[in-house]
Amino acid sequence: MSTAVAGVSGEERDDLSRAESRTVRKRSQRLLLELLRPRRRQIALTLVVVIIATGLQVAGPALIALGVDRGVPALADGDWLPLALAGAGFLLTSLAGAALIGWFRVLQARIAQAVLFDLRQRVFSQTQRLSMDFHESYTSGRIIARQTSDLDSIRELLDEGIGNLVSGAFYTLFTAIALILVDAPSGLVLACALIPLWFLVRWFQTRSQRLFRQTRVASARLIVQFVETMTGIRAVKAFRKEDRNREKFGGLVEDYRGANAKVFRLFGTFDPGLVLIGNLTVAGALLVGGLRVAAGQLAIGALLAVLLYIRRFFDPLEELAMFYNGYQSASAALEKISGVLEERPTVADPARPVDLRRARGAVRFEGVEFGYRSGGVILPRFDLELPAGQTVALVGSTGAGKSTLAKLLSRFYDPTAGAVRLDGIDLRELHPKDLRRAIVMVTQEAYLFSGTVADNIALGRPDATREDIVRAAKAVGAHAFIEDLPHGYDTDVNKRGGRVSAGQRQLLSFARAFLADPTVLILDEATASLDIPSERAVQEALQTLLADRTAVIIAHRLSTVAIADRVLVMDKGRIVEDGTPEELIGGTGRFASLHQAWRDSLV
Ligand SMILES: Nc1ncnc2c1ncn2[C@@H]1O[C@H](COP(=O)(O)OP(=O)(O)OP(=O)(O)O)[C@@H](O)[C@H]1O
Repeated sequence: MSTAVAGVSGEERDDLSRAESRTVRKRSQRLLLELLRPRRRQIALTLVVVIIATGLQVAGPALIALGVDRGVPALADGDWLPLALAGAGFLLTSLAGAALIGWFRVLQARIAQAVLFDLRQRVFSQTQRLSMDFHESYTSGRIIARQTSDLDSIRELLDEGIGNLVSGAFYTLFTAIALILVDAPSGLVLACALIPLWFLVRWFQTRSQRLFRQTRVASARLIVQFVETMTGIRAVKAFRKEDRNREKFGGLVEDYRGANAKVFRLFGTFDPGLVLIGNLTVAGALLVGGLRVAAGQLAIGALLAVLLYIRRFFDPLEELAMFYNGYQSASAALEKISGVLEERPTVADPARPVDLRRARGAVRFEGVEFGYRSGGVILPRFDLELPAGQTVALVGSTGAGKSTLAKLLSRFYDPTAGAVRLDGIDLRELHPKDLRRAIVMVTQEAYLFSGTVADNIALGRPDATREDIVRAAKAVGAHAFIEDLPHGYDTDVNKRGGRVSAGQRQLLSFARAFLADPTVLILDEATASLDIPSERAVQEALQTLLADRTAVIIAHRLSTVAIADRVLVMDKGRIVEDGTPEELIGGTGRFASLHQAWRDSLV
């Protein structure tokens, strides 16, 4: 298999080689088959229904011919039965055909819904399952496009396109057969019409392929630009980027409009072209048929049926052409989705996890080396031992690798070499549940999910009772401000009045961590300067939070460093100093000067 297009790597490229395109196509076909296979019985039933329904619909003109050619002369002789039979037959086949087409639509929609449901779920759980490195390179705009516009174009195809294609294809096929059965020479007239028709459709396909691609690309750009502007709205506002963004977005909207206008112009030629060929064919059939009726070679009713069949032959063609559009965008969407589904989490769950009953919290980095996927060693090989229960402050200049070390410990990433061990067990051998229970990382963002304050605190332990939640909040000193919120613990954090300040947000995330009660706590301390009372509250909360567990704090505040048992100073991915705060302050190393600078800044 060509690895250059494995997963999402070929997604942004438009220069795929033939072999690569084939690989991508095969992959999406496999996915489609996988989705359809469990529903093959339903699909078979649906096909039977549409075949019978189409057969019944196509019988109409033949019954009219019968009525005209047999029924009318018989009626002239006083026998009304043949005409009545033909009339009743026409009525019945029309009714039954319509009813079956209705049923077909229901069956088809059911399959479409089931397939979409399945696909939606798969995309969601897959994107959630993929590791941090995937999410750090695959933007949220792209993820959203997969889950919205891509699934939408597949939905359109499944909801309407496929049904129209199947019924339309049977319809034209059966109509052509019926025409030949009624009068073979008229079939030749239709055959002649197929030549210009072929050229028209070819022309449409080549042009539309390019134009539809342009509209898809333009609409995808719109979504990505929109999502990126909205997710970065704070930066947009802070840097007054609104005007530039509006111009950029306006340009993209203009591209999209332009691409759509071209598509409409294309249809503006294609549609009348189809009608013209259809009408010319009817005229030709009328001329040829009329001559043959005059020569006594063709019955008048049969001529009527021929004209009806030829007219009807052209009816579904526009829909078939439309299907081509839907098919193009749905298959492009499916190719991208299948790429996302093909990605494997780089941080994989163990096949046979090692049982971790009650962790003590001894951490060891053993010959660990790490670099991100984008290349370059960020943390050169190192060993580090953190005894159970120790509070370690991690300090160092920006970009020194503090967060990277924390991410390795919480297993957002796996080391490129060596192992990170908890109580001697390689993190890669732990069941994700055990790992998440034992090691919790509190990030700077202190993200709050929509829901109540209580829900947000209970995140790490969903089975916690209200008492547990309140106890945790009290322990970290968050209880008082929560009580002051409009609905206390039941305040919705996204509603008016439920908005909390940065410091309060941090206290909530401390309460969350306290309740989760991990053996190892990693804390990326917020850099935002808090006011003095909040700082003191956070400091007290920290003391409670850190008691009786191993803790690694990426420390930005001097006060935090002071409560640590040990300080690690990092520089360019290396641990350059290691000791108690007192030792390091007393020394002459980097920490001592850092400490002095801090002190000076406080005065
Ligand atoms: N997802 C990533 N992909 C590639 N490189 C990364 C990624 N995240 C961080 N880096 C690089 O790794 C190095 C260490 O970054 P890290 O975030 O660990 O530093 P830090 O010490 O936590 O800095 P800060 O105090 O600014 O948060 C930096 O050079 C950074 O550019």
